[in-house]
Amino acid sequence: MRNGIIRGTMFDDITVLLVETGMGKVNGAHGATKVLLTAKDSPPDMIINLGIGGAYPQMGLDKGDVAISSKEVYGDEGVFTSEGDFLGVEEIGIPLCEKDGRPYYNEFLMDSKLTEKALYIISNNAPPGIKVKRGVFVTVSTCTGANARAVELRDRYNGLCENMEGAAIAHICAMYGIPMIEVRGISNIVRDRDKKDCNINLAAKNCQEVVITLLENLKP
Ligand SMILES: O=C(O)c1cccc(C(=O)CC[C@H]2O[C@@H](n3cnc4c(=O)[nH]cnc43)[C@H](O)[C@@H]2O)c1
Repeated sequence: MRNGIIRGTMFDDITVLLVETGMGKVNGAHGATKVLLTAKDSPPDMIINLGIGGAYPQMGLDKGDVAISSKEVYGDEGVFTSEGDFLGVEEIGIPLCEKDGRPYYNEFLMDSKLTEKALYIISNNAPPGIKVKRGVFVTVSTCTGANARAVELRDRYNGLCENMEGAAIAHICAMYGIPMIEVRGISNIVRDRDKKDCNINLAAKNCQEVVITLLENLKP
């Protein structure tokens, strides 16, 4: 390991830079930036963000299932008013970043062709019994530990699951024009907090397994 990055070759001919980012948006963005700095002479074909996440209730995912992002949303970047309304940064009128004249606010779309391919590969190779769904990922600073807030975020964004890094990594990818895929194993259902009701090992294991299959099958 050099500079917190493992460089390796998989399936004979794919060069992989593996970064363990740590938790949260700053660590996520720092991890993506480290990849870009390490690979500065030859930008990566893509960044794959993998990890665990909490599935919003009644979205069809259980612990151990796998979610693929169609879009990343910063779920709590904005203003909370005295009337109890949340206003995203577009309503404030200040983009989070701009690329080629295009402003980005709370949302970062994934490359649809790449995620379509990822969905196809992962769905067709996932271990038996594991459901695979694509949908909107919500990035939060505070893990949601209350039913009412889970339903609020799910309904505001049509969210499939939440995490704490994805939008920040998508933000860096958008700024540098790097395609991104995000895959997460579901460790918990987002609801009233119950620490015992979380299976991090299963979620991480399943996510790792499907991402290895993805790498193997993404080869040109
Ligand atoms: O203490 C708790 O109740 C609790 C509940 C869920 C997750 C945590 C974590 O500290 C894990 C944060 C870590 O994992 C991702 N993650 C997993 N589940 C969720 C979630 O429900 N909401 C947000 N993030 C989640 C996240 O990306 C972090 O890397 C603690």
